[in-house]
Amino acid sequence: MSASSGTAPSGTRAAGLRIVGGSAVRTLVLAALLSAATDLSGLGLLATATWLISRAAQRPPIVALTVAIVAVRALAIGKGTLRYLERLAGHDAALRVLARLRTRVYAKLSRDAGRLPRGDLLARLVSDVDSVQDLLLRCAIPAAVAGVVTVVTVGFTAAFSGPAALLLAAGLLTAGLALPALAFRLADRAAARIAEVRGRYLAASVDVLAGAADLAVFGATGSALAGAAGQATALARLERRAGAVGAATGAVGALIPGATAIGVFAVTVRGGPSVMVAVLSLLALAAVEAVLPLTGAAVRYAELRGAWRRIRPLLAADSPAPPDPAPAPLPAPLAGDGADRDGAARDGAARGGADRGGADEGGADRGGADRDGADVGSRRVADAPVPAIAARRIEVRYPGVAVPALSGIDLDLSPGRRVAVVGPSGAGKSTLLGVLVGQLRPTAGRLLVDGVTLTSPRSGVADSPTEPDGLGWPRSGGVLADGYVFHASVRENLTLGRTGFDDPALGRALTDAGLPDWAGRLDDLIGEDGATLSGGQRQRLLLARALLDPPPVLVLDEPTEGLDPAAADAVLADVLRVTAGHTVVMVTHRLVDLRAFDEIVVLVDGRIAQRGGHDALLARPGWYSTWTGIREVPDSAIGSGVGR
Ligand SMILES: Nc1ncnc2c1ncn2[C@@H]1O[C@H](COP(=O)(O)OP(=O)(O)OP(=O)(O)O)[C@@H](O)[C@H]1O
Repeated sequence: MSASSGTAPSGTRAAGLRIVGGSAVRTLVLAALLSAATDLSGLGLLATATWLISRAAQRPPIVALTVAIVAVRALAIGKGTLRYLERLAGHDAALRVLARLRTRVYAKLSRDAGRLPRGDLLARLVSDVDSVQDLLLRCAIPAAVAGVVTVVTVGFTAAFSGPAALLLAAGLLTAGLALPALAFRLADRAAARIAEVRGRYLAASVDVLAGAADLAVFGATGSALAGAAGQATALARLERRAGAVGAATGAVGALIPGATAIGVFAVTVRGGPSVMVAVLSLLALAAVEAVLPLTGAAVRYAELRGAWRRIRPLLAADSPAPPDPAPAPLPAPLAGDGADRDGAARDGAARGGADRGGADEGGADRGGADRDGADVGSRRVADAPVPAIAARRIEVRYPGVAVPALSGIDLDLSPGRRVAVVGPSGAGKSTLLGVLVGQLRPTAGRLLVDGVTLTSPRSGVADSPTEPDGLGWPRSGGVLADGYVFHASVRENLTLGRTGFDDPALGRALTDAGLPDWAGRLDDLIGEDGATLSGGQRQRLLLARALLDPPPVLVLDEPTEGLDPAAADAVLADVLRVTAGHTVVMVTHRLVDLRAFDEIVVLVDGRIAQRGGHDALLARPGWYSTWTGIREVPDSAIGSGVGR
């Protein structure tokens, strides 16, 4: 097939042969020979049977037909047997290649996994590698067979009639070369688009699934789903168009065998009726039909080229990392901490500094931005009245767990109140936040908003089974434990589809979260689930997302986790300043200086063990006074129940 042979660079071919391996190459060649022998048996059978019938009509002595009769039988049996052997050899070779290829691709991808979105990894490992099987069985073998069929049938026909051979050659070239080339051209552009859109669709789908909780909390589920659905629709449209191209070229191809056979009949019948007129005409029909699958193969090859291109860099042992499928280049790990910042600034400069210049102009501006941020924060509070929240006897039981994760929880969150929730690991802190943002439905108790029982974030809290319902209560939100970072730009990670934020607003949120350097890098791409970020940068980004438009009730689940103590204190101070006027509920393991909070709730084993202000709790013996001042509560504190 012209398309396939003409496009693979020699380096690729060499790499391809290396990965295929010697024994698989031999089996592949055997499969191609068997396939050619099968097709030639079929053609021989047709020619011999045609000759036999035509000759028998002339009533010759039976002995004149004996050889043909035996040949028909042998060819009929041989064709079936050869086809069976060809299938065995072809699939054996393809599966051997797949096994080697998948191992190699897996090894390479595991090294680069952090740089690629999971959907894309999946596409490379599964469908891209699978498509190499098609490349061998549906493209390479039919192309080789078509070459053999062309040479043998044209040579045979030429022995009886030169014009008929020319006509047959024309038919074979049209069906086996011109039409596949046309089909390839038509399909190629669509295939490139399909590969691109499919990659985006898979990445979007994985993001929607993995980031479901964060999307729900920020009310962005609808827009994220709509984005993924849009990609699915675009993909379906492109695939339909590609299917139509395949069908149209296939339909045109179906006319060529008949036209060739009629042409051969017309030129051979001039010399008078003879047995060979029928033989050559039917042979032409069958020979052209034998090369027709090349049109489908060309379309398939166009589809597979994208997959092949993506796998190609993984074939050579010393190949560089696979190219990034995303439109923008992956950034080097983004800066935000200490020494890394210089590198990041240089990186930003290399990318064109207009934006960055503005962001880098100095601390004075940033100070202004901070003040603006605080103003914006207070303005928002004035615009959106902060509700009073009350939790009454809240109980949460996880399905299949006998002991409740929370029980008898009473909490009053009057507007603007700041509550810190502390306690040993597994005490139920995240569960409580889940209830407050409407991620979890309590199994008992009531949640009241401005005195009205919030029957459910959606429809009913009390007495309904505890399960994540995926819908955030629209007036609360924040940083969840294990918040998800999307394989998207910094900007998209901040807005999550929310509109109406200009670059200065995004920059302010980043600055408030301790990432002032990122203000000029809003369009830099972040690896899936923050793969390119340090733990601290990831946490600050999640914080910036929450601070961009803080909801009236802001919940923060260990927002400074992963930051060094000094940075954690600075960020926490910024958070409290920016969210002045908002109700804040924060889970923290850092029991240092929680004086800024109106109330500290100590949870132990799902119950409130202690509550009160920092100084009051410190004065009393109990869990808080035992562990406060220790920057991270150690695991030994789990379930210690001190102070219960
Ligand atoms: N989806 C779940 N299914 C079953 N049990 C769960 C589930 N999530 C949490 N739990 C259990 O509920 C209890 C409270 O968990 P939770 O995550 O709220 O604790 P935590 O105080 O936030 O812990 P940590 O400080 O380690 O984050 C734990 O015993 C935990 O094992």
